[in-house]
Amino acid sequence: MNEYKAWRHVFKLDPNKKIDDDALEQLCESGTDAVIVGGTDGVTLDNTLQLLSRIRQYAVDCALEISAIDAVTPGFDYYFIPTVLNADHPDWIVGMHHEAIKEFGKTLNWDEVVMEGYCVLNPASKVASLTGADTALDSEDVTAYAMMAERMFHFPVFYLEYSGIYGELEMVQAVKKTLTCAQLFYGGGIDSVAKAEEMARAADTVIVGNVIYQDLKTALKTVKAVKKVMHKAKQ
Ligand SMILES: CC(C)=CCC/C(C)=C/CC/C(C)=C/CC/C(C)=C/CC/C(C)=C/CC/C(C)=C/CC/C(C)=C/COP(=O)(O)OP(=O)(O)O
Ligand SMILES: O=P(O)(O)OC[C@@H](O)CO
Ligand SMILES: [Mg+2]
Repeated sequence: MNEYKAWRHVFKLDPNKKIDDDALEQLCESGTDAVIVGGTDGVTLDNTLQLLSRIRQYAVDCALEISAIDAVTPGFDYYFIPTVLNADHPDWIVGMHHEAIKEFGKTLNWDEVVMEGYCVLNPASKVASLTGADTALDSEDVTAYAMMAERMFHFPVFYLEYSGIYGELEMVQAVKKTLTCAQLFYGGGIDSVAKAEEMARAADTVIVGNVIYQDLKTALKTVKAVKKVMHKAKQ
């Protein structure tokens, strides 16, 4: 059940955004390793269920990245749970998680749950505004969060979240060097084959989001671009 450890390319679909059937079919059958359903605003049980039922027509792995507890529903292969390590309020680190565990803890299938240590780095992103993330971080700050996620909290995933902008390659490379076993998810501004290839050399898993809604053809090209890059899997 740990197939996510082999994911190199992932599409992230926002339940709060429209996507037509033809585009969804092309994405799900593109050869991507998985589709993650997730967004910051306007994520409801209804639009999450709608999107899940449409994706389930295809064989691709499908995970929910939880950002609203009332939009959690059975039927996903995994439940990715972000904890925003550089948030300015404990709600985004443990607070909402605590409430959710009180509600779901006894029925939760922990084998389906994957904790993500998030570091949000685009100050203009919705997630940075929502969580009050301190994005004025240098490499030392960010690599310390990576070490914290892996060594202190034993999170299986560390997520460098540039959501909406293309990140600093050197930062991603520094984080990759810091991690010894946690999987490095990179997401943010992948809107060309060149960027997809470049980040595929630096991160374990490349997450492609918004370009889906602006330039589907290019989004689809990122699959081959990422997967053709040789990658040293973790031991
Ligand atoms: C019934 C059933 C199967 C139950 C399963 C049990 C289960 C898994 C229960 C959950 C337990 C639990 C601990 C839940 C966590 C609760 C929770 C809500 C925690 C807070 C999560 C958090 C820190 C969210 C903030 C991070 C966030 C918003 C990430 C979104 C990712 C992102 C940036 C998406 C990009 O989209 P968007 O920002 O919308 O971009 P656009 O501007 O382009 O739209
Ligand atoms: O939308 P983009 O900028 O591709 O970012 C992807 C993902 O990291 C968003 O959570
Ligand atoms: Mg959104």
